[in-house]
Order: sequence, then structure tokens, then C-alpha cells
Amino acid sequence: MPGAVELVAGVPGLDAGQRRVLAALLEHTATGGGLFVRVGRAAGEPDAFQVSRGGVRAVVVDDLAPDAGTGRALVRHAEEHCAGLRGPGGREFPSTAVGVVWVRPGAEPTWSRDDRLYQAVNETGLAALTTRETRHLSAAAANRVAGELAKRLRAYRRLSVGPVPPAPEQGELIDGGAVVSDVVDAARDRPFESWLTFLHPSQRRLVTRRYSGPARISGPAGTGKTVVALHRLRHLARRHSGPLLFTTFVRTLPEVHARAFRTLAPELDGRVEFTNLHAWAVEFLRARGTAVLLQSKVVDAAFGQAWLRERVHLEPVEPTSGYWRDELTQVIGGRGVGTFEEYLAVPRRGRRLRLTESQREAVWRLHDRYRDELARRGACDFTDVITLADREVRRSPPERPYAAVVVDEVQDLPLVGLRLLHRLAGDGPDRLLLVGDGQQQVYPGGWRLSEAGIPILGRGEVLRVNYRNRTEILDFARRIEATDTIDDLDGGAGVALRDAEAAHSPGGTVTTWRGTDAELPAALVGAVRALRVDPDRIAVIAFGRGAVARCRAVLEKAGVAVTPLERYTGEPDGTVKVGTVLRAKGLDFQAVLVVNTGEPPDRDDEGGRLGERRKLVAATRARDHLWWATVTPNT
Ligand SMILES: Nc1ncnc2c1ncn2[C@@H]1O[C@H](COP(=O)(O)OP(=O)(O)OP(=O)(O)O)[C@@H](O)[C@H]1O
Repeated sequence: MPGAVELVAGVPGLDAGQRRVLAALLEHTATGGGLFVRVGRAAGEPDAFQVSRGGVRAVVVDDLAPDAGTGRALVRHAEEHCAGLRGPGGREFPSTAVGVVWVRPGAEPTWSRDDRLYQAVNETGLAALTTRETRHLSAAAANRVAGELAKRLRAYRRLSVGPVPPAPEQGELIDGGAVVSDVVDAARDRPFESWLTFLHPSQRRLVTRRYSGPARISGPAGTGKTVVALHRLRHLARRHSGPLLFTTFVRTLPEVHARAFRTLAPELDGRVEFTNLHAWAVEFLRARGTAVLLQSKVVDAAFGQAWLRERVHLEPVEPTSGYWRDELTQVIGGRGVGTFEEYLAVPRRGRRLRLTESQREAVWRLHDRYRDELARRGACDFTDVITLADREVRRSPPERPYAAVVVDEVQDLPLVGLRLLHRLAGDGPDRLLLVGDGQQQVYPGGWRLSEAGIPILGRGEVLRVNYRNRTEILDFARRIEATDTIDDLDGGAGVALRDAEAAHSPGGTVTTWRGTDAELPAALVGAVRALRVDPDRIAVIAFGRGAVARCRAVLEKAGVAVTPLERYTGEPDGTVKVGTVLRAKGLDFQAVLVVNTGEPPDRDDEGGRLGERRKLVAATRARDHLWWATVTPNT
């Protein structure tokens, strides 16, 4: 059988550099897929398409960089040729899954940083690119894509170094046998990153849909909301110039998603800013010459002092100070309430106690005291920073406006945060995308998008197919009673996990354990050891900081290397991750061990309602294995 070099030599009209590059690309498809080489070049058309287990690439091999117009045409053509290819499990190839690469044979490529529509590499760079890529497609899936692409690429010659499987007939649906083998394949390997290449048709539609104003994607846990948001960012970045912003309330999450985005869209490195809202606000204020002191310890001390002075009035109503602290930060600060009169009128949605006017007066005195204590320390709290940034944006917007702003886990943002992001993005087409799930709201408080002045009318989307959790885990999580009034973030009825459809992903394990605190160390360490899973894919989740500290100590004592979730970036480091459920939001792991100790939560749980939601969030972080421990006091 001829090798890659001989096969490429058979294509007419290629120069030596092109032959070298194309032969290397072809070689790389030996484990699945194929290479399509254009017979006769055409401006704005890729010279080749490579399908491998790493996905699909459109390639131009040229010493001269395409000009901006040709570059854009190239991307458009690459997308058009590939969009909607069918993949395993009824999923489809979104246009954003095709990477575009310009290879300059021999020499270093030059390129403009502002117009990055494609990756630019020389031959060494290309070799690095192909060896580093993750194989997230099965060989069967790569062959299937190549087979379908063959029907579309009439002007291209298909080259293959492996055996070429028969191409499906024109218009043929995926045949039964292929579906079964693909599903089995997917279930066995469950290539974690196959979302890079294939999306459910309902996900794919949302990636490229044009919205005339702010839009919202909601849906239960694990339905691919973030996945869609990342694909959409690539889609928008390819069409608009200017920076893009991906933000969320959870401190560590943006870094993890930035890493996933670099895998999806390496050419866009730096175009999209991934940052949590507080970090964004602090940095924005700093750049405007306003330094703010934002430290949890200082804020805790200010509240502690204020509480000491005012507790006598509020303790009879509710003894836990956390409840009142949430009242200050979530209701008053979070909604940007500036006067007592406003506070009297504000909806206290989701709060378990109704307050009389005189009780609200007592709260307001606590609020005043707290403000004084903060001022005395020259400090801000977390909502102040957002309010200050919002004021500054109103006074003078950023010089380079964002082409698009995507907000993940939006359900946990305070109202003032929503207002700030709305102001940053504006109401223009495709500029603001809000992604979230009311059922996963883990902080007290609540708002409707309309209260932030964000009109969603007709631009609210719902995803319903859970892709993350295997059947056993999904069934377990569905039984958690977190289904009280779930809203779609705008007062409408939301979809609960119970009503989500399951992508066909059978199996998984759920092990429940019940025992005393004294028995926990042996059980936890035993459960971690029994997992035949890479430590990087394991997380231990608890509901309070005390329980997290205990789990960490137990594991470390047993010689299991751990990293707090606060420091997790998605980068493999050979350790098990440990943290509170609030830090685990938005993430997933192959195996999750959840430790319920029954200790009072760090934050008020609104009479158990938020507690159930936090349990649901914890359980749905597990993809394949869930260990669910209930710790009882020592007898
Ligand atoms: N089209 C897809 N193909 C394969 N896997 C997918 C697909 N969409 C999502 N997934 C898998 O499901 C996981 C969850 O996706 P994602 O984080 O986007 O869901 P989410 O709706 O944002 O979840 P949550 O609300 O629980 O944070 C992904 O890590 C990925 O492994």
C-alpha cells in the first residue's frame, strides 16, 4: 500500500512545501479519518481538510498569509462545508468545531493579532499541534465524518493511509449498526471532550442563532449550557472584531473554562477575557485609578463588629447571624438598595422570614452600622465593588466596548452584577448571553431579569438533554427534592432535572455509605482507593468549610495528594480535588465523593431549600461514579 508521501505526490499542481505539509497531515490520519486535498487551488477555499481522531481542520498551505478578506472567506467556506455533519448518538457537527490552520512551509508565520480567524504555524508548529491534540473521537466516528465529508467535497481528492470504510449513501440516516457500535464506543471511552466536535441539534442551533437583543439559555444540570456558550463565543469572535468577555460569579470557574476554550479555539487565545465578576470589577476600577480593599477577613470583621452592637434586636427574630448577613449582602447590597424607603419596598424573593416594618428598621440599623465599620476600615464588600464599577461604567464606558458578553451560572449573580454586565454589553444583537439554571441557585435572594431591565422576550432558550451524568447518577440526582419553584430566571416555569432527557449513557455507579464520624476516615480513604480513576478526575465535595478541612486532613494523612478546589484550574496535577459545593459549581469530574456531615451550613440555607439544591449540584458533578456519604455523630 502506498505511503503518505506517494499518495500526496499523486495530486497534481502541488509544490514541494505543500507536498511535505500535506503528507504530514495525511500521516496523522492513520488511526481514523482521512485527508481531502483540493485539486486545483481556489482563493478563499481551504487547500485541504484533515479529519483525525482530534477533529476536523481546514488547512491552507501557503508562503503568503491570506489577506483579511480571503481569511474570512476561508473560514466561511470551511464552516459551510462541515456544518451539520452527523456524528455519534444523533449529534451534529457545529460550524464552530472546524479549526482553520494556515501553514507556512519552512518559515515562521507572520500574522496580525487582531484578526485571528485561524491558527498560523510553520511545519514544526504543525507537528506540535498534531501531536498535542486530544483524541476525543473514536476511530469509527472519525471515519464516519470523513465518509460524510467525502460526499460534500466534490472538488477534493480523498487520500487515506488506513483502510477506507465504505461511505454512507447520499441522504442515508445513520444506520442501526453504526449507532449501536457508536453508542457502545462512546459509553466505553466516553471521550470527555467529544463536545468539542459534536453537539445535540438543539445545542448546535443555539451556537449560531442570531438574537436581536439579550438572550438567555437555561436548562437543568449537565445539559451543555456552558458547552454551547463556549462554541458561541468562537462563532461570535469569528464574525466580530473587538474583545469578548466570559464571566461568572464563581471565582475559579473562568480559568477552567478558559482552558477548555483554548482547546476549542486556540487561534482566539487572548481575544476572549475569562474572569470572574469581582476580579473584573476590581481590575476595571484599578485601571481607572480607584484602588479598593476587598478582603474577606476585613469584611468579616466589619460585620462581626456591627452584629455585636445590633444583635440584641435581631436575635429574637432569627438567632443565626448568617441570615442577617445575607439580608445585608444579598437583599440590600445585592439589589443596590440605597435608602430605608427602598428597602421597605423591595421584594425579598426566596427569603424564608417575612419581616415587619420595625424588624426592617432593625435590619437597617445593622446595615448602617456595617457600612460605618467598613468605612472605618477603608474597605468594600463584594457587592460594593460591583456597584462602584457599575457607577464608573455609567460615568465613562470602557474605551473598547465588548463585542459580546457571556455570563455563566447567572442564577447566583446579585442583581447589581446583572445590571453592570447589561450596561457593559448593551442591548444590541448578540451582545449579551445569560446562561444559568434556577434549580442550581445556591445563594439566597432572587431576582427576575426584567428587574435588571433586561428584556429577553422570545430569546429565552431551554436545553433538556443531560450529557454529563451516567444513568445511575442521573437517577439518584433526580430523587433529590430540589424542585420547589424553579423558575426560568424571568418568572416563568423552569425545567427541573427530573424532567431532563438523558443522552444514552448507561451505567455508572452510585454507592451510599452511612456511618459515624469515627468511621469516616477509613471509609473515605477506602472509597478513593477503590476507584480505578486518575486522581485528577476525582473530587471530594462537602457542604461546609469544617467538613472540607476534615476530609482534606483524612486524605492527606493517608498519603493521598489533594488540592483545594479554590486552586483548581483544570490543569492536571495528579491530585484529588477537595472543596465545598460552592466551589464545585459548574465543574465536573469522573468520580465525585460527597460527604454530608450534617454540620450547620456556612451560609443560611433558607430552611433547607438551598440545602437540597446544593445537594443536587454536588451529585450532578459526577460523570461516572458517585459515592454519597452520610455521617452520623459518634455514639
Ligand atoms: N454535545 C455533547 N457531547 C458530549 N458531551 C457533552 C455534550 N454537551 C455536554 N457534554 C458533556 O456534559 C458536560 C456538561 O456540560 P456543561 O458543563 O456545558 O453543562 P451545563 O449545562 O453548563 O451544566 P451545569 O449547569 O451543571 O454546570 C460537559 O463537560 C461534557 O462532558
